[in-house]
Amino acid sequence: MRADSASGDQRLTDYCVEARGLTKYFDEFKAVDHVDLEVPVGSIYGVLGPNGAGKTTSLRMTLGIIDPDEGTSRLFGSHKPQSVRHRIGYLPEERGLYPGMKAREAIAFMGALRGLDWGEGRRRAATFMAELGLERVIDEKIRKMSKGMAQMVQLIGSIVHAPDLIVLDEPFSGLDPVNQERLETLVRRERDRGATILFSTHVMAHAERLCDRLAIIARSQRRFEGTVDEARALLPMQVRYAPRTGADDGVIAALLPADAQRRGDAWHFAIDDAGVEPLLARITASGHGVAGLSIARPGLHDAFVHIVRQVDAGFAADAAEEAAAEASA
Ligand SMILES: Nc1ncnc2c1ncn2[C@@H]1O[C@H](COP(=O)(O)OP(=O)(O)OP(=O)(O)O)[C@@H](O)[C@H]1O
Repeated sequence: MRADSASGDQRLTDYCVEARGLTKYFDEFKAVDHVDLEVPVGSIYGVLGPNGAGKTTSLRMTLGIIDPDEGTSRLFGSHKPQSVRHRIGYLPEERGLYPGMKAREAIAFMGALRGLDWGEGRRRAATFMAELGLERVIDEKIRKMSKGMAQMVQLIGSIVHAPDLIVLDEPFSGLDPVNQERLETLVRRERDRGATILFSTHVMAHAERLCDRLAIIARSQRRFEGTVDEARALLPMQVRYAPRTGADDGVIAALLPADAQRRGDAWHFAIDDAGVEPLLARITASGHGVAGLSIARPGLHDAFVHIVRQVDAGFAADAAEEAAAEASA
């Protein structure tokens, strides 16, 4: 539990971020529709969603950068984001640093904007850059850096004042795999220091490895909230079966569930309610044997695609119904 000491709005909370019913219109378009975000203190929390789902707009409303048309947001228990500004580090979707500054100065400058002493900012810049293996570019001007490198510098600048809440909008996009891994390490290290991290992404692999909890937003609404395992449990276990004999496809297909698909030398299908034992009995009796067999829970990628497709299918059905109603009117 922690209290918000920075505002008059004192309240104990287990959540660093508590946003309820956030709604935003851009003209007639409802970009965010009653989205809740509750981020537990000390957690790594992912906001996932396809392009245009409403992630950035939700994060901006959460931080008080734009006002919601409906809904409320509390940070550290406070309704006044400005009063807790120094406790927050934010990497916006739009990247940008002064091109004439060197990395060290750019980081110290961003820290100074959040109240960090200039000399301390320079010292911390050197420590962060060295820890991330980026020390060779610390005195390089931003304009001479690659986009990905400048993004790493901006990221360090946004957390150099050791904020309690770190909000990163699509932090992995534009980074090469080595820098992506550095960023994952940095996120874990900041969490271990005691910070809470909220980030948006559509790269499932990072979310799967990092997140304690996540929300999936699709078509302006929150469609899922829970842990990675809870998201994965939305889908049945998947079987990969490779027969030992080169039997005719039709013969093998007859042994397997109707939706089994052959890819390469193996068949892929979901386990139904009866479990895998009846299937193994059928395969054994058929004499086709087992050259390969694995049973695994689908990953977050599959769960994400499943949720988003369901939402899209619902929209397509509604649109078809409306079109039919109009045609018959
Ligand atoms: N200032 C704006 N004016 C008009 N429409 C906007 C504005 N900002 C966002 N939108 C629209 O609102 C919707 C949600 O945008 P948002 O940037 O929040 O999505 P996102 O999930 O972050 O997408 P992406 O992953 O592509 O960055 C989109 O359809 C977008 O075009």
